[in-house]
Amino acid sequence: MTISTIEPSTALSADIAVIGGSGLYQIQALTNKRSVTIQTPYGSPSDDIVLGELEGVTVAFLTRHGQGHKLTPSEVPYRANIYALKTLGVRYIVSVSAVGSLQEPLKPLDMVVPDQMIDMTKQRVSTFFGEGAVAHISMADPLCPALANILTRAYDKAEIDEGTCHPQATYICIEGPQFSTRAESKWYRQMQADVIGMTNMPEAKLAREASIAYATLALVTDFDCWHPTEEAVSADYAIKNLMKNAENAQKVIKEAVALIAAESPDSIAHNALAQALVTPIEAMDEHTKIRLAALLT
Ligand SMILES: CSC[C@H]1O[C@H](OP(=O)(O)O)[C@H](O)[C@@H]1O
Ligand SMILES: Nc1ncnc2[nH]cnc12
Repeated sequence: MTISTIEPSTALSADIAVIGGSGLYQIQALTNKRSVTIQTPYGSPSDDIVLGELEGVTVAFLTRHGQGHKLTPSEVPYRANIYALKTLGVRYIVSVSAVGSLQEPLKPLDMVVPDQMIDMTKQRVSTFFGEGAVAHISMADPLCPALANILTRAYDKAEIDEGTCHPQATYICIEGPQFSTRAESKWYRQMQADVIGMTNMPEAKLAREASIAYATLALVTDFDCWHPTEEAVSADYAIKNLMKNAENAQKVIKEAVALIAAESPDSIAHNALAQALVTPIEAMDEHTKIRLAALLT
């Protein structure tokens, strides 16, 4: 771990992390920032992790696509990202993501806190396990209900005057980087998906394997391409709407961090691995134990 100090450094651990997606490359209100370079057994994370204080609470911030948005959704090193956050002691991850809406009532500039996910990704490694250690984690409730509840309450506290917040929605994750065809978009609607994105899987699976509570604040940017009258999504269109909402998202994050710190909620994720590990630790070889060390402690 290398630490490059931006301002005088204090804590080098954090209970709470924010993963910033498209359009959220920093948290403006973060003070006393210090940047940490972490290597993991799964390679380097998307970027250095910035630790700082938000309303007096230490927060770890990681840009999912790296500074300059250089990593496609398929290229994001999901395992390294989650592992690196785990080594910092993170117990809660707030994921911020741009999404397309697959349902009329979910409009651009609304926010959504999903409670379900469908994984349609095709070429991502979605587990820390294998090669000498087996775990079958429960993904019945892929997003932490306690953390999702905090995000919804944080939205209310942030008193945002445009758009609305929709708790409970199904997020479908496609491989990308291309947006969907109209036929796919209509099919996802038939599957009862509500919002569509390209990144929250396998991120949510890996967070669960790492026993970290994970929930998503999804920012609706477009109507994908199923809508009879709205124009089909383009990156340009999605990012323009995202920029309009980035400031509001930061207000919600600030309230959420304060609530998490005050309540420190128990999560179904926190003991997830204990119930899922099939291979006894004593049966693992030394290399496997070292590779998984941060997850097994
Ligand atoms: C620029 S729109 C498409 C892009 O935005 C979303 O990324 P993220 O979840 O990191 O905000 C979506 O999944 C695509 O990667
Ligand atoms: N329509 C869409 N499809 C996939 N990812 C998205 N991110 C934002 N809008 C999206």
